Amino acid sequence: MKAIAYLGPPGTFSHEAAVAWARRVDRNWQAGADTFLACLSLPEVMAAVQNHQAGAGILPVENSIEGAVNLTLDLVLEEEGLQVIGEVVLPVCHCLLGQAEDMKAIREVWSHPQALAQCRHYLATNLREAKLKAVTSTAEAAREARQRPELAAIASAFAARLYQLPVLATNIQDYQENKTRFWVLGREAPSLPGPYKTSLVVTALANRPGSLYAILKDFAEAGINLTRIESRPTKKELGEYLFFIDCEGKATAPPLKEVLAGLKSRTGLLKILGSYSQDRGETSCS
Ligand SMILES: O=C(O)C(=O)C[C@]1(C(=O)O)C=C[C@@H](O)C=C1
Repeated sequence: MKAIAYLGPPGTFSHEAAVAWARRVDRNWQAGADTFLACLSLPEVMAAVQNHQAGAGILPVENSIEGAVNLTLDLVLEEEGLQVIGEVVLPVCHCLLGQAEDMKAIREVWSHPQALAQCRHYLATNLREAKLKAVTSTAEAAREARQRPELAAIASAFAARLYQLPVLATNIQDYQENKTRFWVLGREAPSLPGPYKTSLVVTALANRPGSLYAILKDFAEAGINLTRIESRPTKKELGEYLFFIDCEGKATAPPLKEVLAGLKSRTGLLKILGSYSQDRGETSCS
């Protein structure tokens, strides 16, 4: 298997998603020295796949508490050669990791901005005095907490084991069933069992009444279930939007195939990001 690129260092939730993806593609998968490629940022994850350093890249796309990961949407929109070839839905069970003797000794809490946001209520209630610092990933925060006892990290139990850090509290996310959905970017989707999903981006032809409705109506009339719709600004003009749509079905198979063919004349932009096997995300934090 070619390397899977993810937001590093080792021990991030993205790393866990990469492991889950490797297992899904190959049931007998065993980790090798070069199975994974830890990257410093999401653009670097994309670049690693673009320049063939990695065969697939893991990008967080949405979280059940915080919603869309805009950077991923923007990166995937601009991408020409790669497709969304899979998805991984991961339970995100946050822990407070650190070497402090008690909570009062914690001066700073470091984590990825998404993780800090997912634990906002816990932090306001239990660590009101601590300074919060956003860093590039949860595992980066854990690595730092290993060096500095006055600092705690919000990261996973996996990171606690990897960096040999005491777990001061578990499941500190504000909503227990916290999940993040990741897209897997690559060149060709592996043959995995259905049901399938398709991700696409559309713009309406004109900013007038009913133009978005005209697009959505085709899906409804063909009995196609939309699993998500998200708007992003076009960045060209205030009030102009792109719509990221996820729906059930494969772009190359009816009824979605016909709907997409019909949409060509009714949309400004129509970009198919990929069709891939659905992950039902059945595991949870509890
Ligand atoms: O920092 C990590 O552990 C990541 O993998 C990044 C990330 C994210 O970007 O949303 C992934 C899952 C969680 O939602 C928190 C952080």
